[in-house]
Amino acid sequence: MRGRVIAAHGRQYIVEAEDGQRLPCFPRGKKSEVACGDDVEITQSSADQGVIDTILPRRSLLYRSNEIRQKLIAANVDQLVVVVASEPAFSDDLVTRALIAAESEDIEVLIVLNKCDLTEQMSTARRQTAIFAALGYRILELSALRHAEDLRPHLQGKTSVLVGQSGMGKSTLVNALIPEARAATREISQALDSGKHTTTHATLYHLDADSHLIDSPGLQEFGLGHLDRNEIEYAFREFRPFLGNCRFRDCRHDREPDCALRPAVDSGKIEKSRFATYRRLVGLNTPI
Ligand SMILES: Nc1nc2c(ncn2[C@@H]2O[C@H](COP(=O)(O)OP(=O)(O)OP(=O)(O)O)[C@@H](O)[C@H]2O)c(=O)[nH]1
Ligand SMILES: [Zn+2]
Repeated sequence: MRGRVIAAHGRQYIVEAEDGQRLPCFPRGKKSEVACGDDVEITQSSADQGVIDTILPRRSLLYRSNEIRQKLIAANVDQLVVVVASEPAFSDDLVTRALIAAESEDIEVLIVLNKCDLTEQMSTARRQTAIFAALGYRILELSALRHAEDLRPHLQGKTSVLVGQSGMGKSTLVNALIPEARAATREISQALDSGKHTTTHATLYHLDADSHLIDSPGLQEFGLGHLDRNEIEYAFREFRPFLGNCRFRDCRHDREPDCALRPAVDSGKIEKSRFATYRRLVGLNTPI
């Protein structure tokens, strides 16, 4: 049978078959490399359980990693929606990391600045999002409490994955756009027998026949250990015009002579906070 993974929690998955039937499934073998959003072939092993035999080719895979292991966030997504808010303060570093992960998989990006009803806190948040807007990333300001619907047209015809730090309003947004989300999450938790807090797994919701939204667990860290230095450099879109112009081909843009990137940082063409994230990502731990 063919189906799509609509919920992932550890090594347990729920697969929705083409006829709409949903079945809890385990992957064959020990290593679990299945992600929410994957198209899979399954074999039904009992009335209420199946085995995932094959993962069909993916058009994209979003993941994060540290030195020890990698966590698959979602597969076959077209768009990454990063939710930030006017309050509590959000981390530019985390946003940049999520954008780097998306760039490296050619996934479109939309940044949602939520809680725009908290007008007093908006100016600081806007200063932060302006950096990303200047790089060409789309920013959508909204209030999940008052007009979450503003997001819907941006999700049309795509599979999107929502990520965000805790407290940014991701759940509020999902619950407003998908009224049955709470019930679905409960049902999935029961089926997966997780008994844990309901947002620890990634879940795919259908908005319409060709628009889908994957809600992923809160992001407190976003390691990119799976990317090498060249991939990381390239994923910083504003670095691209300068790459290849340093004296040394393997320039790390640290203290090498005739580096093409450093003057761009010094003159403000490259934002310092972005360059700082780049340095952390490639393991340069000294101050700029
Ligand atoms: N003023 C205002 N508050 C909001 C808005 N959206 C969400 N909140 C509040 O922000 C708090 C956090 O919202 P959640 O939706 O639980 O945040 P979350 O990002 O899902 O956080 P986790 O569940 O920790 O991952 C709640 O108290 C919400 O009511 C908004 O548009 N305006
Ligand atoms: Zn350089």
